[in-house]
Amino acid sequence: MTGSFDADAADDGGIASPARAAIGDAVRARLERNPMVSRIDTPHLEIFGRQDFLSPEECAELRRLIDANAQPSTLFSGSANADYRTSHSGNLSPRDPLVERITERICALTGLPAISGETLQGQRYTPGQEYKVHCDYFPATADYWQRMRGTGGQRTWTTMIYLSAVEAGGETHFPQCEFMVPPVEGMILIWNNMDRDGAPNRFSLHAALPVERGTKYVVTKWFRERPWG
Ligand SMILES: O=C(O)CCC(=O)C(=O)O
Ligand SMILES: [Fe+2]
Repeated sequence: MTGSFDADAADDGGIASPARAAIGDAVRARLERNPMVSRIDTPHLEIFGRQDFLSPEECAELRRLIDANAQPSTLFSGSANADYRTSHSGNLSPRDPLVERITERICALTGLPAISGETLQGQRYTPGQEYKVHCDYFPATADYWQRMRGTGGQRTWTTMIYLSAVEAGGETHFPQCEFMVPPVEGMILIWNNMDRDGAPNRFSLHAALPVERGTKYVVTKWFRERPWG
């Protein structure tokens, strides 16, 4: 650190932040109190799972909504990317009663406020489709960071629900942590993209491995450190 105070650096998405650390503490404590939730045993990432978060009927209804809304996926940077994220995705209307109910349940499970959650996004992967390694947090060096800073700041927790089992492939792979999660219908996966100090955690790097057989459906909801929008 140099002597001069830099307001930009102080509010930088790329460094430790007591506010983001406090969000991590609160969610971790809540999930650890819940007997239905298990923590995946890995030293450098806070990641939890809960089976049967959605019923088979709810998963089927969400798959139907995704099929009705699916467009080729884009990347956050806005680039049309031919091979990086090859799935189809679509935002699900927050006014849909099922989407509303699921959002409430995600917020009740994690304790995260609904106003900080981005729109629930559905994704569908058919054989060969994937989402290559990426981090869900925003790089503070990206040109779009200043815009994100003004619309809720950094992405803290990711919540993702598998809506189908996949016959082969389609695991969510965390290469820095050397483990992967196979899709299980109805299971929610919850991880902290920040470390204990509220700085981006590079161990949260992950990929959706290519589906080999079957169709994979997921919904993802990313939470910001402040109200989104
Ligand atoms: O589909 C997956 O397994 C991962 C999806 C993902 O990484 C994302 O939507 O940010
Ligand atoms: Fe992701």
